[in-house]
Amino acid sequence: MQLEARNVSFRYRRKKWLFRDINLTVQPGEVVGLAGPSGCGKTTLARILAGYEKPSNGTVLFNDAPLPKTGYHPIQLVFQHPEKAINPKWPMKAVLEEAGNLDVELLERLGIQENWLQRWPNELSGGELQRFCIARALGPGTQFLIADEMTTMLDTITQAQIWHGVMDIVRNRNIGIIIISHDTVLLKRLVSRYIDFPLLNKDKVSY
Ligand SMILES: Nc1ncnc2c1ncn2[C@@H]1O[C@H](COP(=O)(O)OP(=O)(O)OP(=O)(O)O)[C@@H](O)[C@H]1O
Repeated sequence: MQLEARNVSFRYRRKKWLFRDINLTVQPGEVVGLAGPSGCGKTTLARILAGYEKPSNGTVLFNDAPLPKTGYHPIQLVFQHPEKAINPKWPMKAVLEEAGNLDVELLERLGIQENWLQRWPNELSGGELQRFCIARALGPGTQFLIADEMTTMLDTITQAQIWHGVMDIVRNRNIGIIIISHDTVLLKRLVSRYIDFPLLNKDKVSY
């Protein structure tokens, strides 16, 4: 059930190569940290791994096969701005129902209060909304989670609460996670393997 980027290269239209021949394998249950300067391509790689973007060259393999094109996507991405990820016209319960994910235990672990389910997105704080994005991304079919600056906009207490819940869930379900962050303290605390993105791009070795 591993996730693998094999010789993945990417360039935006008519621009120079953002990265070339990236080789990265993440195993189930592994906690990988990915860091690097702003603009080096971390988010782009995250989008490619989650199937939102096609690599210009190379392939992304899940369990040795191409990423599924239909059905529930086993690689889920949560990014920095929850307000951009949630339809403002849907109450929170509908947001979770659409993802087929109203697991009460999961909601509890993420600190989602039952009465929040009846609210609209604009009636929740950024941290509360982000908890829903994470819950939505952790449906039963999720095998890998990519957290792209997932808690960057939150205060330290909320960050700690969210990470405590998320790490508990991924550990229990043997979900592999890639954490993209500029926060080296956070990464040191959470990850079992740390990757410096510019080296990943430059060294042409497999990680
Ligand atoms: N849709 C797009 N079209 C053209 N260029 C883009 C597009 N999206 C991003 N870029 C450019 O690609 C480069 C990599 O962007 P990306 O968001 O992947 O970097 P990043 O490492 O995640 O940065 P940050 O740490 O600031 O989030 C940047 O120079 C950015 O301006």
